[in-house]
Amino acid sequence: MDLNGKIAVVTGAAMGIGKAITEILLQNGAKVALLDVNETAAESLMEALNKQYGQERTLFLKCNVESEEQIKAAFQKTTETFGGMDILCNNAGIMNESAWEQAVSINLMGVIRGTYQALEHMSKLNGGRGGVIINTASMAGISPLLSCPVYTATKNGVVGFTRAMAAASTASGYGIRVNALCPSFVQTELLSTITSKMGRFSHLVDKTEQLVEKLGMLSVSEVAECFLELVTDETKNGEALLVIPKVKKYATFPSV
Ligand SMILES: NC(=O)c1ccc[n+]([C@@H]2O[C@H](COP(=O)([O-])OP(=O)(O)OC[C@H]3O[C@@H](n4cnc5c(N)ncnc54)[C@H](O)[C@@H]3O)[C@@H](O)[C@H]2O)c1
Ligand SMILES: CCCCC/C=C\C=C\[C@H](O)C/C=C\C/C=C\CCCC(=O)O
Repeated sequence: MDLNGKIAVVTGAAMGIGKAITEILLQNGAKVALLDVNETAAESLMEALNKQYGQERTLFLKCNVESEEQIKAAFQKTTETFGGMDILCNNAGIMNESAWEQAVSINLMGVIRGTYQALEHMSKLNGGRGGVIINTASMAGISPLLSCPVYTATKNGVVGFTRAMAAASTASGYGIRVNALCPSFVQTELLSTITSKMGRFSHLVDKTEQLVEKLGMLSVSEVAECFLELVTDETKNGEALLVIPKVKKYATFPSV
């Protein structure tokens, strides 16, 4: 898929991995609608992006992925402004084992809300052009992270939803590929103040830090490069791409 002139939506775009994904899309010629709850971070990012890429290539829309109404309105505005939707990255996510119901609502339900609303604009059955949806899962969607059982559950849910949606899309003729991005630890705000966010599992912080030492830390740009591969390689559908420092590997699952 050639990204030049394509229209993309990225949730959780103001910081971290979403910001790097937004930048790589812009570098490759796409227009991007940035959706986020953090207006302050988004506004300073928009100022920088507008200087570099021009005002007509980006759009910030305040949107909480916990709200179906806000997602619906943001996708509608994107379509009206840019003339359609070709790429969605469901990226917004949190790690907070204390606020675990909110983590399920953002990390898993937010991906489902985003995907279902995107079908209205992207599916060839609804007059859309087709395209690709990339869901930011995590390595925890494939291997359990002991200090974060709910985070692990949400990311396993994202991987399962991605694989089933890809099969449903193919069988239904939506014309949309659906893939999951599964990075190991990435240097972002999500990894800050982790002890308090681990809640009842805060005693496992040392073991988690040992895992970080064992696996190493990715940069957001390494993750964005792998996102680009999942978007542009038209042979990839229903894939979960595991990204660890110096390792990039498509996950395999048992078939019965
Ligand atoms: N950092 C890591 O180690 C790591 C590893 C693998 C996967 N991930 C996943 O990558 C994604 C991005 O994480 P990150 O590390 O860049 O985090 P981050 O905290 O740096 O950025 C997350 C962004 O999402 C936004 N956001 C949070 N809740 C939102 C909501 N309800 N609606 C809309 N926007 C919301 C935040 O405002 C922020 O801009 C998440 O899904 C996360 O689970 C992170
Ligand atoms: C010191 C900071 C650690 C904070 C951890 C909190 C959230 C991390 C979220 C990432 O998405 C997790 C990414 C990768 C780890 C997942 C699984 C580890 C499995 C390790 C193994 O099998 O050996």
